[in-house]
Amino acid sequence: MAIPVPMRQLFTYKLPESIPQTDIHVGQRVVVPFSHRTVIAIVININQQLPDNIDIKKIKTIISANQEQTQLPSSLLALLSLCANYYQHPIGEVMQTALPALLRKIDTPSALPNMQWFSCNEVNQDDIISMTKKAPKQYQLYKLLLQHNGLSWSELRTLGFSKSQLNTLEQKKIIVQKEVVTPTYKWQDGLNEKDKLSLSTEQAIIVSAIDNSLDHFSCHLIDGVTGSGKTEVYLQAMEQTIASNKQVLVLVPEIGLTPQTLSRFEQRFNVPIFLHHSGLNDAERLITWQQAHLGCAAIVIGTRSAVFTPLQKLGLIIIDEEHDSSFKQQDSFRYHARDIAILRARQLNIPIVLGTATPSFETLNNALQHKYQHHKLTQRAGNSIQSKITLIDIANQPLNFGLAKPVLEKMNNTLVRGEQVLVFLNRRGFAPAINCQECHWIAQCQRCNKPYTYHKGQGLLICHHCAGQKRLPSQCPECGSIRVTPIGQGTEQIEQHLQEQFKQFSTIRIDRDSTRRKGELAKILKQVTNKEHQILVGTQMLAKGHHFPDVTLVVMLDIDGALFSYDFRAAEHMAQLLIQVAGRAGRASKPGKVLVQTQYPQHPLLQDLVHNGYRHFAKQAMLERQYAGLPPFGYQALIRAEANFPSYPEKFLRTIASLNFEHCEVAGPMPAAMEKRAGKYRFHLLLQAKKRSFLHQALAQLLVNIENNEWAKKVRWSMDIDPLDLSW
Ligand SMILES: Nc1ncnc2c1ncn2[C@@H]1O[C@H](COP(=O)(O)OP(=O)(O)OP(=O)(O)O)[C@@H](O)[C@H]1O
Ligand SMILES: [Zn+2]
Repeated sequence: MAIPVPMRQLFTYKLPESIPQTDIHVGQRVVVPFSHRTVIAIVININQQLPDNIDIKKIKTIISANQEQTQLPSSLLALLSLCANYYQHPIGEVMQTALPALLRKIDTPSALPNMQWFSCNEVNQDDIISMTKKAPKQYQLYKLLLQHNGLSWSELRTLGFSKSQLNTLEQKKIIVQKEVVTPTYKWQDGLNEKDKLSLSTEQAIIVSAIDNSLDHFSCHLIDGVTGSGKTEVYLQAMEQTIASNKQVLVLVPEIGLTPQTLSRFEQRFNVPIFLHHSGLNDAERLITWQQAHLGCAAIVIGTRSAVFTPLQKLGLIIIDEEHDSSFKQQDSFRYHARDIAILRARQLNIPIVLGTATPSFETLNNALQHKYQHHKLTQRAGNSIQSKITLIDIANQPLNFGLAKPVLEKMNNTLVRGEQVLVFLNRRGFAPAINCQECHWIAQCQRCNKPYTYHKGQGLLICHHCAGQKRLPSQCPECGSIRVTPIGQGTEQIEQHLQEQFKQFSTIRIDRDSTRRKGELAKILKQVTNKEHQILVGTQMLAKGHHFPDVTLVVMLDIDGALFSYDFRAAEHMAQLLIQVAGRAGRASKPGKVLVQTQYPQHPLLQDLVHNGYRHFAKQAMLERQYAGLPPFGYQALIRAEANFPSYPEKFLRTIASLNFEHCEVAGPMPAAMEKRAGKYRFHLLLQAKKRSFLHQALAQLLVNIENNEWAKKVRWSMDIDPLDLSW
């Protein structure tokens, strides 16, 4: 039995007489007593005989067994066991990750929650004409529903429609709501040939390579510049799989599922599409899980944890923006969804497609070694061309609220031409710190020893590390002065200044703060596409695969921090971000420009990226990694430990560091870059080996030691295999 507790073992239970043995299956959810609680466990093995080392008197009895169709299929169980092994994570917790929240609860709903579906009624011509004239948005919604056998509320919300639009159409009897489960019909009939684009030669070669590999495992990297039409390749590559009634799993970055992307899938495939992302509630996610499990969902589009969705007849996996770090879970079970997806494809003997303009070095290295099929898209699709990047030296010129004069001029010219401008700054809030101008006191979070970020809209100081909050003080608590002022700039401040500077245009901010409400991001993105706003200010949320045809100028502010980071991956991540953000400019027929403000225009990284492009930069940077034996040419595991006293984690890690690992280098213990967070002192120990097997041997040795390590009980420790972010 796998039980959701942090212990790396399985547990044995016996069946009560009330449950016949035929009612219990591998993969089933059962309720069992554990310690003083009752928990949901998953059956991993069924043994007729008790193992020798277990005393029958000590075995507890299963309380009840769930009979609804939520059994984990054996292939998924096998995958999860592999993951537990690879990430050295407690099996019970790994299994939990694969269950939707509602199935982790003891009292699961006896019946599945109902999904609201909407479809069209017969409508008379007058109603349609009046809609096209008076309510274009309602007409859009009507047209969309007309194309489909039924769309769910979660899909419509993700597409940026509102409940009130639906209600209005329902009242007018133009659409109806039903509660049917997924329609069953041949998916082949749902392929829409009409809207297919005719592919470029480069695109066509990739689609046929994928088509030719549908019956076996193969990993395809689509290494295509921004705007080269990767999505069109995914869509056409999916056709055969769907036509043969097999399922497709599409993984996208955290907020990468834009209304535009979804509507392209909707338009092309009139088949059941189910979603899994943070904008959905627990019931909606359970429905997706269930429909995928039953084989009723033709396409599942989801973020990281969707990689664990049970899919009865999975035929193809697609990972969009494969380099995106949101595929890596950064706490508890620290898995990488891309790596697990590859494992899953291999296990099921099906192809997997990774697409990006800026491949991660791990992926690029595999492609260069011919482990993956490396496909390139070197040109932008249609008649669009790559935008030119220009570095703006700001070391010796005055800035107007953070923007150089030539930048403001270019912005103005662009806006006057009726085009849109995107301003990127990767720092939300109004200002990253506030200080006293007289005594130089800085408002710091005591629990993290880091400055508070000032959020003007809320009138609060918020710690971005522990989420701690405080009112903005009216006076300096040290000297009583009232000259307490913000230092530095965040998106909120830039937004305010741009609103003042360009009064005749509308500015909108897109960051985690402005899009907190469900459906808000979809709404804003739709407004941008409809040109209701001309200036977009935002964080990296704006980098992820968006396609705004009228954005012709991209301005990037304050990117210099990453040029001097001690994290060896900082350059890679910075290059990816820069190219992705730059890639939002000039994606349609109008040419685009990218202006990057920097204090260090001569910096070799910037020079290389601007003049030679990402691929050249990556090859150079990978040579350096190879020379130093760093990933992807070496394998790492990071052991983190934290406690209320700094000596505890350090002593704990010291005992680990003193173990004699063979073929494995050990660095540390060292204080984490964020040495204190939420009141806890944090230390790191880094293990590195030339071969993965050496690293895993060392980890096994380490786990045995930890079992009897006194210090282990005094700290919170965790293990991160293939860590992506060493600063955390
Ligand atoms: N063969 C084609 N002919 C004409 N237009 C195309 C073709 N393929 C794609 N396009 C158009 O090019 C635009 C960009 O395509 P898409 O968004 O798929 O690019 P991408 O490679 O995913 O970009 P990014 O990496 O920046 O997300 C879209 O508007 C798409 O409709
Ligand atoms: Zn804090």
